[in-house]
Amino acid sequence: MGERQPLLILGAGAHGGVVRDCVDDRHFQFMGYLDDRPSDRPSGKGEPVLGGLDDLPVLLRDYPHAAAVIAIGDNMSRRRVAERAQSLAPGVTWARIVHPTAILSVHIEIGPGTVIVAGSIVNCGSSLGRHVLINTGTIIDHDNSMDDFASTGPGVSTGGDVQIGSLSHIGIGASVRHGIRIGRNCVIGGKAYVDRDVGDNWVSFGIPARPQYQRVLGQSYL
Ligand SMILES: CC(=O)SCCNC(=O)CCNC(=O)[C@H](O)C(C)(C)COP(=O)(O)OP(=O)(O)OC[C@H]1O[C@@H](n2cnc3c(N)ncnc32)[C@H](O)[C@@H]1OP(=O)(O)O
Repeated sequence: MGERQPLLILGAGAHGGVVRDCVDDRHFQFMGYLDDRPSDRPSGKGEPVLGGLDDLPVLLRDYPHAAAVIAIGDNMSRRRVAERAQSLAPGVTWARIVHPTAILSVHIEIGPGTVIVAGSIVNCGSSLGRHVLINTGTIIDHDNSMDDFASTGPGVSTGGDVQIGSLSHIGIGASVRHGIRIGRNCVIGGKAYVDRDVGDNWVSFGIPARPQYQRVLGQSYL
């Protein structure tokens, strides 16, 4: 076994515990969480919260080979933390975290900071941007692209050649027909079936999914 890379998880809430479960301890040496809010911590894990985000530069100075990953489900919040971390520690290395049960084609691209949770499948020719979140049991079929900070809820499935814009969330259990384009900053509601393209900033749901209202950047959806 090669040397394990020290790893910090930014975000110690419930999703922090999920991301911790995805970490393959053969490749990473989990150091602990960073979180600015002491109450927002995973229960019963017995693993340390080392401090807040402001402590990142000192930790990276002491452990120069360490990588970090952000465990925040909300897309815009994840982007804000990424930007803050980047300004505090410009050289930060973002880890790609893939649960050992995920099935990934070798012909895909995964951006830094992206997390793929247990039981997910990503098929050939697909490309996941930076800090994308693929939640439990998602199927991303062939030749998809998901831009930076996009996410899926559990149990999402997409057909081939689907494009999902940055910061967009595909809600729990939704399906997206092959060939569909979903714009930036969209939310597809739980259980929707998307059979038409969706423009930027739309919340869309139903079977078939139809645009319901426009959302502003950062509007909550979880
Ligand atoms: C591990 C994890 O937990 S990851 C997170 C998983 N969770 C998700 O993915 C959830 C994503 N969010 C959703 O699906 C939300 O329902 C949204 C964002 C689409 C809509 O949220 P809101 O705008 O707050 O809608 P709100 O809950 O007020 O509902 C408004 C109406 O739309 C209906 N509605 C909301 N979502 C849906 C949906 N997905 N399908 C059908 N109808 C819906 C509601 O029933 C309600 O109808 P009513 O007025 O007749 O009572």
